Amino acid sequence: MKQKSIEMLVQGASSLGITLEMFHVEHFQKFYSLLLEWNQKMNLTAITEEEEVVIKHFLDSLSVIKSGKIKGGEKVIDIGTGAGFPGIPLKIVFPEIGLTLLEASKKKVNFLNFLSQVLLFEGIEVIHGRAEELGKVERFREKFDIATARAVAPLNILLEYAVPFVRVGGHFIAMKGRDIEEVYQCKNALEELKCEIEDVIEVRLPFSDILHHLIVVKKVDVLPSKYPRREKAIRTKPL
Ligand SMILES: C[S@@+](CC[C@H](N)C(=O)[O-])C[C@H]1O[C@@H](n2cnc3c(N)ncnc32)[C@H](O)[C@@H]1O
Repeated sequence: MKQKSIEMLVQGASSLGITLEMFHVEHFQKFYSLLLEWNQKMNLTAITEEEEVVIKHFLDSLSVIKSGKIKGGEKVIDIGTGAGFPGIPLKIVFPEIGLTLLEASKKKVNFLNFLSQVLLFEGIEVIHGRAEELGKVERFREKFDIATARAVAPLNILLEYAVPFVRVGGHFIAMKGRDIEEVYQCKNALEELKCEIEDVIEVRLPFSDILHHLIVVKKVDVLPSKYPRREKAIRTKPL
């Protein structure tokens, strides 16, 4: 990566309250070069220009820290992680989190496995599967402190995918764009899924005028076993 992009990464992270050391930067550089390399043979990301990747993938992923819920040591699941967003940037900065990357596409899972080996991560597992199925499996059900998701489904559906993974008292952090109308359309889902919106945090991406929101959802009670009910994922466009 060029010096300017590295400076943007370091300064942008600093504006989010994160101090990046040289080894963090090297991890991001390796991530970027593998992303580009694998993107030539499969569709991992439409964003490839260096500074854009820094802002829209790396810094956007790191903005999850604004939720105040990730401090290190938590068990985190990133649902529909794609090429590893927001999970991998968070793992680079907080190596002590236990990270599960859940992804429905086998090709992307292959990339994530390779990436994890190259970056020599410990405490990471890559799972190939669908959230609506794995949320019912004992090994995953209500076992995580935090679930994250970016650009996977509308919030009412996403709640049904994510909340089964979260322990009572834990949080689901949904990364959403400028428009958060969907927050007002998920009252029933919140009630049925035994959770409540604890916070809605506006994030302005560094070096841009892009506004995003973190929807911080707290799980307040054990979920009835019928959830998740859906059997098919509904995809949305990337942010
Ligand atoms: C638009 S991409 C976003 C990827 C990544 N989170 C990001 O922001 O760059 C959505 C990803 O979610 C995955 N996905 C969609 N529905 C899913 C489900 N029900 N369970 C697991 N993965 C799912 C897709 O395969 C795809 O890789």
